[in-house]
Amino acid sequence: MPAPKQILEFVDTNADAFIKRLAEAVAIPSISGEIERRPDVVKMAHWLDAQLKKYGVETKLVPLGKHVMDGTELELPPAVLGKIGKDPKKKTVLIYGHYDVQPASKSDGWNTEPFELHVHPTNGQLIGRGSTDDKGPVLGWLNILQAHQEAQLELPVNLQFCFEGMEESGSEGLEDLIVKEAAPAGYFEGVDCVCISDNYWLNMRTPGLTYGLRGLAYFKLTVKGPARDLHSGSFGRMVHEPMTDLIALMSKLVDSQGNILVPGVQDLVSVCDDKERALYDSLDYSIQDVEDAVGASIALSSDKATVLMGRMREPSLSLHGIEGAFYGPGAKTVIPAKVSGKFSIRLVPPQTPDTVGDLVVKYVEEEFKKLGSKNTLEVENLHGGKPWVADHEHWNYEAAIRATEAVYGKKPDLFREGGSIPVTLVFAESLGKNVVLLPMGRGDDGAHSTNEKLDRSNYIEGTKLLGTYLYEIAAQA
Ligand SMILES: C[C@H](N)C(=O)N[C@@H](Cc1c[nH]cn1)C(=O)O
Ligand SMILES: [Zn+2]
Ligand SMILES: [Zn+2]
Repeated sequence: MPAPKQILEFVDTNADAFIKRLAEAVAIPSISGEIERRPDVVKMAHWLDAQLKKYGVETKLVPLGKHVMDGTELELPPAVLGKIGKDPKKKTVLIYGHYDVQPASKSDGWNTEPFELHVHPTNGQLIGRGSTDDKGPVLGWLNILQAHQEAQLELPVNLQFCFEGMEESGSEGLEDLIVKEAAPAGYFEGVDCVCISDNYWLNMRTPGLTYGLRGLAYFKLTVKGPARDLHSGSFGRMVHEPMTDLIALMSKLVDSQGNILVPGVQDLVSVCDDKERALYDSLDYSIQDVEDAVGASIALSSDKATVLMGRMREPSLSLHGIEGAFYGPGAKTVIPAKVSGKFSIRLVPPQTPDTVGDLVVKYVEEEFKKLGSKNTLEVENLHGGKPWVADHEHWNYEAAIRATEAVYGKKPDLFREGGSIPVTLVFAESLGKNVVLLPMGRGDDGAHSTNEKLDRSNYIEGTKLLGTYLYEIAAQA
């Protein structure tokens, strides 16, 4: 059952107003990973709460307690929960999304201000932090609520919402809330299935549906030695240098071909057989797609299936940065006193943050001993989440497939995502219900990167997709 014509027409005629709303949301720099931006994350929670209320959703802001970030104790941003519709004859769909974003500043290389939505004059791209991850998709749900309210149409299903403000920083505090509210008589009682729109198509032309996510284990290695930064002329070759030790350690984690060098990590993963390989071969993807998305000819292999497996069914280790190191312009001759290297490992079943964490800590400590340095090393496991794989033959997926066909006129690619949404598995396990990931944006959107964008057509057709999905759920026997 496709969405009614009035709803689809409302979406088309109100496209500019929906873009204006996205501009409002992007203008709130709700960066969960920066201490000084925490008030903006909370402001974003209130903005979202007010929008939901406007469209008839009963909401509540749930405090999630406190946490410590970079040595500072902070109040966690609240979860925004909501409900609309209580008809026992209708299915109940739980929608999850996040209202926090990754850090961004113009000096990182953005062409425009990251927190001012820029509508590209010729190609219609909506450029700004959070446009695709995840404010655009979250607003897609608001657009559908508004369309029903203004067309005076009842929603085809009962809806529940769970929006969080810490997804980009490990979803702290949310797991406990979900487990509590998924229990009998909890807030999520009656949920039949879950839908998350927080990832991207595989390429730039074929819509997709996602049935798997990688997990994550995030680490920080801190090496310290001298009591203060030193003059390299006065002390070079007289003392053990923290940066030298840290670079030595970080160079032992992964090689230039992407192989993880931490013993035991790869051994946990099953070997791919021919049948599974054929799945990756069948996806609408090419080496050109990955190279277009990253803007350079740097794919690790010329074999499409190998490259896709690297993202979907293999773990990967990425080095993210070094805190405390000299990085500014000029040629400062300093020996930094304390440096912290940050890296993470994307996990696949049956790996967990704990099993991989133990292997990493043991290996890094052993390698540090081998350096014979008198500096000290601290290894921290910052946050993590388990990988998730769903049954994609479930009626929830059938509804999402039919909705995609109705809106885009073609079958979606079914694939596993390389990114992580730590609470997906928590929803699946604690509710015992199927979860579908229904992406709005494209493979070249640049989530987490500079010039993040959402194409206008993906925002508008994606809004129709979310609405149509609800009607397809309602049409399930
Ligand atoms: C796929 C989703 N939109 C996303 O970007 N998830 C993040 C989650 C995360 C965990 N630590 C920091 N961010 C990701 O995959 O990096
Ligand atoms: Zn993200
Ligand atoms: Zn996201």
